[in-house]
Amino acid sequence: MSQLSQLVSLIANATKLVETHANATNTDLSLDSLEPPSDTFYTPVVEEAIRIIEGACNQLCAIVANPSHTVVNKAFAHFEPACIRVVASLRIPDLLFDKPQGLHASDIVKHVSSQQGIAVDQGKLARVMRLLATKHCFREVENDVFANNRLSIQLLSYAGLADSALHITDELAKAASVLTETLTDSEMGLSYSPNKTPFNKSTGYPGTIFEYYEGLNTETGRVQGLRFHRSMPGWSRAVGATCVATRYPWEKLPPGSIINDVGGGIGVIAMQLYKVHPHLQYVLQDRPPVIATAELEYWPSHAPEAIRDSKIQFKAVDFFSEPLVRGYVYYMKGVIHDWADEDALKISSNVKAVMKPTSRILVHDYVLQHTTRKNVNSVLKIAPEPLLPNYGAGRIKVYNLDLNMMCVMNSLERYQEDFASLGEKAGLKILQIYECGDANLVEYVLQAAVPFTNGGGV
Ligand SMILES: C[S@@+](CC[C@H](N)C(=O)[O-])C[C@H]1O[C@@H](n2cnc3c(N)ncnc32)[C@H](O)[C@@H]1O
Repeated sequence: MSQLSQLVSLIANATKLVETHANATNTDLSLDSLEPPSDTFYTPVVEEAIRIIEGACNQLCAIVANPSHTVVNKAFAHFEPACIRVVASLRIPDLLFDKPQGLHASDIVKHVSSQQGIAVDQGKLARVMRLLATKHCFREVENDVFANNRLSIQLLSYAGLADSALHITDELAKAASVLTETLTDSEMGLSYSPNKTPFNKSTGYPGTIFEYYEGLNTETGRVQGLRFHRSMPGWSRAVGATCVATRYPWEKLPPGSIINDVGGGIGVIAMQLYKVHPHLQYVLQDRPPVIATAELEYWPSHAPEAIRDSKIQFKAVDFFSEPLVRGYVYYMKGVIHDWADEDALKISSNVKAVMKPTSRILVHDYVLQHTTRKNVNSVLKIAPEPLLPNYGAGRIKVYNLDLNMMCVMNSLERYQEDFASLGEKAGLKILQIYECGDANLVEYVLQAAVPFTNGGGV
């Protein structure tokens, strides 16, 4: 079979699987559907099929299309995020929320003007929305009349993804736009310091992005920081992180075991875990201003009973230098990938310092896969041939995140061998790696630890 036919056959088989699952679960997969599938629709088998479809469709197009056409389209890719930022900033999906028949661009700009006091040109806005409609986000019902669809409703402000989209298309995109200048900068290019990054070059801010988000120096930083923390629930859903509540055997942990969500932000995942596994005790540790927001705003409004029943303890910490609250599981989502090796090792060693022989560290990050089939040393599934072994476009988010970490913190996503070597330096060994959507849970124990049992919780 030619490579083209092999790709078509992979697409056909994987699509059949998704279609059968959609029929069995009464799920509407049409582009016009305003009912997003429930999180439970995306089982590991369905996730794998979707990875194959996305990877194979992209590879097929790269093979058949005129290469100069494909490269020009790739070089123009910045317009999609620019347009997403326009519609999310102007809250257009919210304006279209109760208008399934759509709104003419002239009416959209009138609403923007009356509700937000911003004058926007109707013709320019229609062109922005048409680019997005052409990429299947919004539906153009008639010329210049736009309605929400399956993708654009993700950008509703209350759906939580609008904040993530703005965070990505604003400060992150601006940082990415000076990647070349930073890589070739004589001082910054060779540095792995968290404050010598494209983010620092684009903003002129001298500290790390986390210090910037505390807003002590700039009001913009404070506003963007609030948006970043607000974006976490939507972001966690988008990357399938919420499946952590079911993909790790939390139910086997002894009642009262302490789960310390280290660098847990306002506690989005800790809250999710608490709701599914109330037999456990939770601790949230982060920088002081973040813990204050969690303790005084987020938890009282979203899970007041957890505070009333003393199920959650809030404790500010600097995870580089201060002792952590002792726990059975130290859960770190999106923390280790924020830091280059030297700092990641300091955090891991600081956690290790309070671990007991029965404790675990769960690093919830993204395990990268190589694009070659040589010397593959990973427990992760390898994509079927002729796909790239890392699924190509099917797992592109992970490689986008790797570059994102480079741009904002001079840090990185890691391969399995990197996680192993980081653990070894800290006196830890990998016990298991779990899949959790696009992300992975790397479970570490002390090098001399006992196997996983039901006893010994803290
Ligand atoms: C990418 S966020 C992840 C938040 C959370 N785990 C989640 O996934 O929703 C990284 C977190 O590390 C926290 N952090 C950064 N430096 C820290 C430090 N020195 N001590 C404690 N927390 C820190 C940040 O405030 C931020 O909440």
